[in-house]
Amino acid sequence: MIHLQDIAYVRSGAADLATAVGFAVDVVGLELVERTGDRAWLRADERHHCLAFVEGRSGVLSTGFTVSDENALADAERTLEAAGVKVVRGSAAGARERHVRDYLAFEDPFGNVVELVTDQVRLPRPLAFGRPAGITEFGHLCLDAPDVRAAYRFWSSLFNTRVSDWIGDRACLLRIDPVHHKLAVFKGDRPGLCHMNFQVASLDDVMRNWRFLEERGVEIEFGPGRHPQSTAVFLYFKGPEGLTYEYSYGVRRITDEQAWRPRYFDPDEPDAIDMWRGKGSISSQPQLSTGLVER
Ligand SMILES: CC(C)C(=O)/C=C/C(C(=O)O)=C(/O)C(=O)O
Ligand SMILES: [Fe+2]
Repeated sequence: MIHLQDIAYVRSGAADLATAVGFAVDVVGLELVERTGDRAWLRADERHHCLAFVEGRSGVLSTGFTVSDENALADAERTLEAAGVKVVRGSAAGARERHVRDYLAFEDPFGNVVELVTDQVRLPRPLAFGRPAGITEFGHLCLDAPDVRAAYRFWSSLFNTRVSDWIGDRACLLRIDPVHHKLAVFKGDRPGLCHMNFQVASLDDVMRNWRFLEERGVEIEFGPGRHPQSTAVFLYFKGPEGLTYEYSYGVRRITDEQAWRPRYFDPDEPDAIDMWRGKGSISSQPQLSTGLVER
């Protein structure tokens, strides 16, 4: 069993790096940690970065999760290979670029590129946010899969993820710690990143951010609303490069592991996705082919 400790990052291709970085800083409110000619790293909390842009084609390159140490990484490699999953060990240069000590990469059964990393660098200095959006942390990431049940079988048989709730066969919300979900899988035609989430400090932050985005003509995809699963108040909006961001406040924590029973919500019920009965749709950022596995 591979023990995921936490989410680490999203790596995204950027056809227009300057615009992608400008939006992430000036609109989303992230801190620009480092910028080179063709790359940029942004953070929301102590992690060195939670979002990296690499100049090139638009699309998600990979998502990263932390494991505890090199033994856990070696165990993960063995476990994945025994399950027939091709694993590629990261290079020293790749690790430096990711600001981790070591890593490996693999594809989930649908072609989402996932990286497992050890020792993601922490930056203890105070955050210098691009604007006061109220961000407290990188909250969760959501992958697309054409078969959410099969994705659940993959994540729950090889990894320590536990399902917190189902939204029919449309979404599976998975936890790796007391937070209701750090990984979600949504039904989509092809692999990709549905969205990345940032927790904010208050309900007021969600609503202030909503006004801020509206005034600037940013495309709001869904919200403000309230998810009955995590009870979080949410706001999804579209950024450059096809990347959907979510702010949310008030995510449920599951503190009694033994007592929690995953619930099943019917997505066709009017308040199964938004308790305030709003309507919206979240468009995904497609996975870029990395050549990790021939398909
Ligand atoms: C929009 C989807 C279908 C949804 O309802 C997601 C639920 C939650 C939540 O309960 O907080 C998310 O934020 C999520 O999975 O992204
Ligand atoms: Fe979300």
